[in-house]
Amino acid sequence: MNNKVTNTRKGRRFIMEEADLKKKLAGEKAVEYIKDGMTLGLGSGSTVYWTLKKLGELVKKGLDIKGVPSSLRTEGWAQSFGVPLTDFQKVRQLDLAIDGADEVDPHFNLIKGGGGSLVREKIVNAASNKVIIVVDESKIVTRLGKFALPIEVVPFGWEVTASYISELGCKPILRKRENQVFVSNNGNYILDCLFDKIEIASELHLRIKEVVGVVETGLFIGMTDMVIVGMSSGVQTINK
Ligand SMILES: O=C(CO)[C@H](O)[C@H](O)COP(=O)(O)O
Repeated sequence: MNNKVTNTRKGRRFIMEEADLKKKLAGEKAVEYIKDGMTLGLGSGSTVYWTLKKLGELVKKGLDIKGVPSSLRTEGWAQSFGVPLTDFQKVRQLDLAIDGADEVDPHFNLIKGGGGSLVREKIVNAASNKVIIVVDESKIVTRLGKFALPIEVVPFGWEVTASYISELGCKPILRKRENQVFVSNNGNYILDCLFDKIEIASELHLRIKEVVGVVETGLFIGMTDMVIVGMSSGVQTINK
């Protein structure tokens, strides 16, 4: 794979880095699993961006699908690419969700929430018959936990919530962007928690969920059916 290629976005030429190329490979590959008539879960992040873009091209050629977006950003991208949207007032069950991840372990357990959309992503993925995760190869790990685990908490008393979470073996950092506290699409805060070690992800998830003030954790356990990995050498599809 070339290290850098030029591409156009919004009419401007820009250099695409190798990491972006890998994301593009994985994101675009996922549309091969979309069939006419499907209701989709539309995940979040820069890898899913490529899925949405490709999906928009197929919709223009006549593919009949609808998608439930998992973030306001995804909603905006989908609209700009002409991907028809729906919501959980109209549908309860989704055929297929395509989403990104921050880490993927050998058991297909994930850390998600780097973009702060973990709650909506988890609701969307849980409502889907099948979940495909699209990542570049840097996201594949032997053990979860190098990436600080995002935990969404209600703003009221977040300091107390953080101190309970710290007792589980981490130092929670309140997420900020440009010196402002980051607020999720649900109006909540995110604590980024680097654990000394994540031994059993499912147990840690349950222990964190017991803490009052916690809305959801970025641990996605047993939800993924397929992982599509963009690599220097091409794209690899791994089935569970
Ligand atoms: O969980 C997410 C957002 O909450 C994203 O899916 C995750 O952060 C991966 O993003 P990217 O594809 O940009 O690396």
